Amino acid sequence: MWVLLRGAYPLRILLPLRGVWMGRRGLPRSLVPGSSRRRYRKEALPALEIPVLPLTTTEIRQYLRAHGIPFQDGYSCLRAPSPFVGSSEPKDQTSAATSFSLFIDKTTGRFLCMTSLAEGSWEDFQASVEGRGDGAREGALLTEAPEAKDIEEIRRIWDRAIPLWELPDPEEAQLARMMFGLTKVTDETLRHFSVRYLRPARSLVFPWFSPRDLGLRGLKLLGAEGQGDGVHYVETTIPRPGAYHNLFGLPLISRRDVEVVLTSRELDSLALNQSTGLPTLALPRGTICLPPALLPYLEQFRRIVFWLGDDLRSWEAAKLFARKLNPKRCSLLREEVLGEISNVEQAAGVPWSRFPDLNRLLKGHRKGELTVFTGPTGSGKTTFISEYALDLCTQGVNTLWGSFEISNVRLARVMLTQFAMGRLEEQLDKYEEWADRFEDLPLYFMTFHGQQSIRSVIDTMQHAVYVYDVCHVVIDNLQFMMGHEQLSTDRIAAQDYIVGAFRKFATDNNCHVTLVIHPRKEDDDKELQTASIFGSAKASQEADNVLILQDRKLVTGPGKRYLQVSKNRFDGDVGVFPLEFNKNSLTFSIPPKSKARLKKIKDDNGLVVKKPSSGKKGAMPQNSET
Ligand SMILES: Nc1ncnc2c1ncn2[C@@H]1O[C@H](COP(=O)(O)OP(=O)(O)OP(=O)(O)O)[C@@H](O)[C@H]1O
Repeated sequence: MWVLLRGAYPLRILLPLRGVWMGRRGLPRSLVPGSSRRRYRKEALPALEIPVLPLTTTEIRQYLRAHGIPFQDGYSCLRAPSPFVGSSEPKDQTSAATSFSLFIDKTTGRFLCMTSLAEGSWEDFQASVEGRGDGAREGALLTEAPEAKDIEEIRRIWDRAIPLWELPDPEEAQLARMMFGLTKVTDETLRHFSVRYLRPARSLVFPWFSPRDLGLRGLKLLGAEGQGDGVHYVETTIPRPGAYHNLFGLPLISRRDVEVVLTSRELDSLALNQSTGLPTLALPRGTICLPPALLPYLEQFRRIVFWLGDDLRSWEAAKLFARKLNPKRCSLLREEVLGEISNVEQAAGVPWSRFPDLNRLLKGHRKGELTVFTGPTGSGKTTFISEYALDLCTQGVNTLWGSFEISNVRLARVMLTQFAMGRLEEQLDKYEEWADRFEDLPLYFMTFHGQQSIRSVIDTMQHAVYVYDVCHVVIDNLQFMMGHEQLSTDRIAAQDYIVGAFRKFATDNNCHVTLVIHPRKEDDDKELQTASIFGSAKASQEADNVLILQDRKLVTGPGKRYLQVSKNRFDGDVGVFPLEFNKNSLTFSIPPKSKARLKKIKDDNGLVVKKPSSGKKGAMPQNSET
């Protein structure tokens, strides 16, 4: 189900975008080659426009008390008797566990009835308590059932999959076990977790059973491909990743279990359960996210042990998840994780795949930092920052966009073109495939457009961090939060306040914020510098990184831009490199085969200018910013 609160919404909601695109070209969807009509929950769209005020746990408690609803305080949720249990539902009045079956998320107020699986927003709950909910509304509250075509597909795959030990050829079985690292996992464990193997796809199949009636709700297929000495795993889920909320292993958890090991992979869950005997659950999308919809299922545990991996990203994910689960009951199984964090390469952050020069200077994209990005009007700031953020997003950096200047539909169209590296209008046969892949990106958009208050933007960001584990927010651009102050002193004070708020947000939430700020008016023939950023020096002081899109076309002719890193708090490397704009794909990234043309300018007390490392084509003399 799409969760649409406080102005942030997932990409799938932009699906009418497809309609817009095709509509503009006058092509009805049914004419698009290879397209099968999809069902969209368009009715969800109007709800986006309703701003929902941020909620506190105190307010939820007060409301419940005021309406005489008893409740128990849990780790992430409040528990109350469910008004959504119909007469046909099994009720066990003697047990608080079943009679208090409504779980209300303490942060968002969103609820889940564990008996009927009804779920909805805090407003839906209030409407129901106050008798404002009609029958149809309550029907809509029920967890969305899988789409018919998904049900068919799930059934078809599950029926064709067989237990590993039933493979007719022992060699094939042995190879499969080796590929998936299952040589020590017993048939008994595989049976216990109902794991099967799909021969034609050479994939393991992990089932998702409904906690309500143990009906099959979905599947995850795990394929393995040999890659050099290692193995590369490919995951496919039905339904799509955004709706795949399976805590693998849940049916095996007993009500009396008070401890659980949370793993990022199903395979780890099998091995750990077999070797330790402890209850284990695997997260549906590994370290990418912990959807709050799963929190109620974890309330019963007094101790939650993370086994997510021993790299920095897993450690950071564990920290983020522990915030939601209540850190008091969370622990890490492996202490050596801490040792790994000193590993310089990892601490450097997520590298861009399309901008090797940016990696050489910034060493990657790190959580909790503030990046300020500027460039002349119309120079392509939005287009560049779109690709820069998309690059990270394709690598699992959950991203929230605040695009106040251009509409989300327009922005998404630019992004889809950049993602596919070409205009899809010209290759309609590929359109469906790219659009499908694009929809699965962990990409979210604020619904705001035009002037916004900083408070509502920060609230939305906070919410997105909690609900979608967002770790990169792009704000394009800051001028849209500065109100209508006429006096320049007021504008500067307003900007300083806003920059301070974003800085604090980035630090407090360990979330990277990229802030686009216009430059002040300067002579056209002058290059921009850090000091050219609009407002006081506060923006560049607070920023960890300052990036400038230089659009001087003096040296290499039309279309050429340069990206200058003029501040780099992480290790001080600053410099400049050319960007090549490709009008067809709307990308700035350097084609993979061309040489690096980075010009590093090291700020070593005196402004020591290093020689460009290779292929100087297009390199420009630069002054280092101090
Ligand atoms: N290097 C380039 N060469 C030619 N056209 C470009 C280049 N970069 C971007 N464009 C095009 O210029 C237009 C404006 O780009 P964009 O909106 O990204 O600029 P911007 O700097 O964000 O603008 P603003 O200052 O108004 O916010 C777009 O149509 C984009 O496709």
